[in-house]
Amino acid sequence: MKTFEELFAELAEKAATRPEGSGTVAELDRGVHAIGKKIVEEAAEVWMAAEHESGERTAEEVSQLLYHLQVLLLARGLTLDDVYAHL
Ligand SMILES: N=c1c2ncn([C@@H]3O[C@H](COP(=O)(O)OP(=O)(O)OP(=O)(O)O)[C@@H](O)[C@H]3O)c2ncn1[C@@H]1O[C@H](COP(=O)(O)O)[C@@H](O)[C@H]1O
Repeated sequence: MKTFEELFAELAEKAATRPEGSGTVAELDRGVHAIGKKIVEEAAEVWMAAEHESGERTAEEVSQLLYHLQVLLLARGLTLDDVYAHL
């Protein structure tokens, strides 16, 4: 288990060090357009899970959406504080 902030720190480290086999590095290399499409896909999966599946499945899909949102922030050179400034 990890927190939202811990995941972002982990992904930022992956982006900086580019370890072999990292899905995050591969996704960053695909670029903002591809990451954006993934976010839309994951958002739809969140919606479908919330409407038709269990709470656990919904939470799992939300976690995946949050992951891809964090990857998009990194692709744009943004930090969590940039987002928190608007909350
Ligand atoms: N939390 C996640 C996470 N959530 C979702 N995903 C990826 O996002 C995709 C979503 O899964 P789906 O089953 O919906 O997608 P899919 O259509 O079956 O898969 P694709 O064909 O799209 O790859 C998968 O490719 C997952 O690998 C994640 N990939 C990585 N993490 C965490 O990110 C950290 C760094 O990971 P690496 O960069 O791979 O080392 C680790 O702590 C991981 O646990």
